[in-house]
Amino acid sequence: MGGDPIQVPFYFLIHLISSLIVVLLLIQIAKIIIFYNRGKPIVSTAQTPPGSLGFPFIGETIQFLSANNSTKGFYDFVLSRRLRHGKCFKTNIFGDTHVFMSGSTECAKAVLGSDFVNFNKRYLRSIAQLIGEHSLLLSATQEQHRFLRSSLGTNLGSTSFISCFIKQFDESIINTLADWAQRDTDVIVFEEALKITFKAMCKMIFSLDDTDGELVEMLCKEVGIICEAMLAFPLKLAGTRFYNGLKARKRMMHEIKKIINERRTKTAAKETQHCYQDLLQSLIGGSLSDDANNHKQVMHMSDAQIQDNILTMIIAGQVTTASAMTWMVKYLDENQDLQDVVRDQQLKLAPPGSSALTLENLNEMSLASKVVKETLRMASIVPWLPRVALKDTQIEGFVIKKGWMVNIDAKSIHLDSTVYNDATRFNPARFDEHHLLMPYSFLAFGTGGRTCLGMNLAKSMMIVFLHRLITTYRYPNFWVILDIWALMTGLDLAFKRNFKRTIGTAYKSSFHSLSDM
Ligand code: HEM
Repeated sequence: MGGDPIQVPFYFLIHLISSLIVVLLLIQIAKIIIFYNRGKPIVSTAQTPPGSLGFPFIGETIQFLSANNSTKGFYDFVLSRRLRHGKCFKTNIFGDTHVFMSGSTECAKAVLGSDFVNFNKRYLRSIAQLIGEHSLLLSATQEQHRFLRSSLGTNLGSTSFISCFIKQFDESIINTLADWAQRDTDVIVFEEALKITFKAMCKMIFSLDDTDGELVEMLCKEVGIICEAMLAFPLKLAGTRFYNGLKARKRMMHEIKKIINERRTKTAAKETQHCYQDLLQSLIGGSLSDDANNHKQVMHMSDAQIQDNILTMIIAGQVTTASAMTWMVKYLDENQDLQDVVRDQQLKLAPPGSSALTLENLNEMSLASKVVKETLRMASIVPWLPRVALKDTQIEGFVIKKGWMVNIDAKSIHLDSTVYNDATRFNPARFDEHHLLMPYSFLAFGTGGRTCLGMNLAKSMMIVFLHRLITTYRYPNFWVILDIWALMTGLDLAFKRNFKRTIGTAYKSSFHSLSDM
């Protein structure tokens, strides 16, 4: 009986250890549950979105880049996954988890209506390096964003600035279109539109004009290289597209700095003959903003901020507007009856030979304005709007983790037949009753505090271009003349091929603009 005195402590010890393990396990499980649900309401049915995160580290980056380099353009990456996984899916690109949300104005509201609270704009790291850390697009805080936006937007929102811009742009378009008729080579609409919009941006920002042709051409080339690099693989190796883009950015920054310095010198010398009414002048002069104590005072952007934001404006405005113009040419080419109706109206409102177009003229051009809006809906130049989740949250029953990128698929909303009747038909009349449109259903320029800063400039450029194009030329006759010329010179239907290629380029380039920065 007295032979097994150690039995009780041994069993006691085993019991104690196993109990401890169970308690520790329970604590760990509780911690995981608490951590997982921190900051969001507990909905037991919530799940992470379906989809594949691809290979470790690279995710589905290769598939994304190859869609971008294919003729279909990179929206095809989204489309094919939407068909496979449904309206909300996740993927991994360039090391970040991305969630795409398609076809839902409710999702758009939940994400875009909550900028700086639950979400913030976020671009791919490589794009951020190319546009610069001071860019408005990358503002980390609402305060920073408000300051940059009000500095950049003071001029763009003023009627006198827009009126002056319209007049200059109109003169430039008249000259360009006259030049088209003299050409003995094909007109490639997208290439022309890129030149037109770049010239307009240079005039609006720095007052550069035809007398500065070489400089404008050089800047245009650098911006082209930077845009090319935006969706390239971010490898900083000599010779790669990304590396070339960074080099181009450096040269571009140098040139902008030179222009700023020259302007400061002229302004300091009070050279009265140089009375600039451009964006640069207003940035140098500073803008009235609220300080930390909510007192109005003139605040100045630093030179680094001015440089990065000038580059931002050019990148955000050039390719987008040029793509939209090209799509508009295509849609009107495919809708000849409508083209005739628009032409008749435009001829009545401002016949050829009448004085330069004004803001008042443009405000009367209601059909042209609807053509512009319908073009933007159908083409969805910026197909999705990227944001980053600032905290764990849930949208439409899906868990979104802090740090994930959430992309609102604007294109899918624009082409959703439950949002727009007969959504794939080009029908400007659908905007006759635009007040009947659902909220968050028209996202061509984004919405809320992040709405496109150049929206009015872009719309003005498109209306002026449309007006001058269709009151100067009748196409397809215009195109047919070129076709006949091409036939006569034995080049077969070279123009038609070029025209198709142009639209293809526009389609792809539209994705290079802001969409996935
Ligand atoms: C048809 C032409 C254009 C289209 C379709 C377009 C589209 C857009 C869209 C969708 C956004 C919002 C992106 C988001 O919320 O994630 C945006 C923002 C912006 N756009 Fe445009 N844009 C056009 C022309 C322009 C022009 C001409 C300029 C400059 C003169 C410009 C400057 C900007 C800037 C600076 C922002 C950032 C605003 C902010 O973050 O506060 N855009 N644009």
